[in-house]
Order: sequence, then structure tokens, then C-alpha cells
Amino acid sequence: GDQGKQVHSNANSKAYKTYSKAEVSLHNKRADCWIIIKDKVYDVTSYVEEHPGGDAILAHAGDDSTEGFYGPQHATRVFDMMEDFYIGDLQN
Ligand code: HEM
Repeated sequence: GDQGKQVHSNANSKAYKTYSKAEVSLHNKRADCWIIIKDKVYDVTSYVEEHPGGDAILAHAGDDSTEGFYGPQHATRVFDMMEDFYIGDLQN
């Protein structure tokens, strides 16, 4: 079901923003890589070189990576890891 809007704060009191698709699309390279997963935006720049799946994480850099992210290659622990990279929500 619809879980509604996420609260824009966490235990670290980070302030989160809302980003347009156009803005996210500017971050489409190895040295500046944002990905969208289920309408949330993740800055994975610091993780690109560490990613066990290598450059697969770049396949939809700056764009929707939901399908690749939920592929069979990812164990459930990845769902916890991703929170470290969350920077905000996609504007709707
Ligand atoms: C926040 C984003 C991501 C994180 C934290 C992440 C993390 C990981 C981790 C930890 C693994 C090793 C397997 C495991 O422990 O489950 C992995 C493997 C893999 N990932 Fe990602 N991943 C991310 C995004 C993506 C995206 C967007 C794709 C797009 C297709 C992708 C493709 C792959 C592939 C193909 C493998 C398999 C590598 C192999 O077994 O040879 N990942 N990822």
C-alpha cells in the first residue's frame, strides 16, 4: 500500500531534500553518481569503486535504477546498506 511521504529526518538529523528528475540526471557519471530507487534518490558516488557488482551500478546513473537494484544478485543486506546513501526523494 501507499506508505505516504517519508519523514525528512533521521537519527543523524540530516536534512533531506526533494529533487527533480532533471536535477538527478545531471549526476550521471562515475565521479558524480546518483541513482533513483523507488522514487528515492541515492548518492552512490563514494560507493562506485567499492561496489561488488562493479560498473553495473553505473548502468542507469542519474536515472531510475530500481529494476537493477532489485535483481537477484542482491541479498537483503543491500537494502540496509542503501540507507547510507539516501539523500532525498524524487519530486512528483
Ligand atoms: C545503493 C545501491 C547499491 C548497493 C549498496 C549495492 C550493493 C551490492 C553488494 C553488497 C553486492 C554483493 C552481493 C550482495 O552482498 O548482495 C552487489 C552485487 C551486485 N550489484 Fe549492487 N548495489 C547497489 C546498486 C546496484 C545497481 C543499481 C545495480 C544495477 C544493475 C547493481 C548490480 C549488481 C550486480 C550485477 C551485482 C552482482 C555482482 C556479482 O555477483 O558478480 N547494484 N551490489
